[in-house]
Amino acid sequence: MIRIGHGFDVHRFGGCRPLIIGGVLVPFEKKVVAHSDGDVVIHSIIDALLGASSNRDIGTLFSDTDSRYNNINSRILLRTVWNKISDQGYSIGNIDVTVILQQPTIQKYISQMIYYLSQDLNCVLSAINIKATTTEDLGYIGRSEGIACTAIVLLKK
Ligand SMILES: Nc1ccn([C@@H]2O[C@H](COP(=O)(O)O)[C@@H](O)[C@H]2O)c(=O)n1
Ligand SMILES: C[C@@]1(CO)OP(=O)(O)OP(=O)(O)OC[C@H]1O
Repeated sequence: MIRIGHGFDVHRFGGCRPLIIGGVLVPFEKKVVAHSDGDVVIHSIIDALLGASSNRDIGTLFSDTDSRYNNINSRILLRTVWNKISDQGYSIGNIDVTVILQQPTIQKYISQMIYYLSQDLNCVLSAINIKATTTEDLGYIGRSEGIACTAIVLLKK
């Protein structure tokens, strides 16, 4: 059996969290508003995994009013979710991620992100693809008011 899932996440700039994308600290003058560390790549992947396995969503599992998750490293949330889903008999087919961000350019950090995610999801590097796009200066991303991300996951059982 194969199952597909989709995830989408947005975080505003203007808060106090450093910019962390796919577990990697990306130097940038703007900070992120979030309860956790605000990692849109990991939050999108978590929602895609939960969607593919019919396990609701990230906010249901990890409430943004729960102090246990204040400034938490999202890789911990990802590993928790993956434990649950792999216990249900699933393995990763592939994951495709698009980071939507006007600036900074993140190409040089992507290999490290893929490495971290493959470790957390116990899958081969080639099962994960991460890419980035701007919105050509249009809209809230173009004005650099925040960062967005989409993820699609294929699970196998
Ligand atoms: N934050 C970003 C945005 C884009 N890139 C890379 O630039 C390429 C061109 O982006 P366009 O939005 O102009 O199509 C894109 O394919 C990425 O390789 C990036 O690294 N970081
Ligand atoms: C991760 C959680 C929990 O700390 O908080 P945030 O960092 O605000 O992230 P978001 O993607 O808005 O929603 C999920 C939350 O419940």
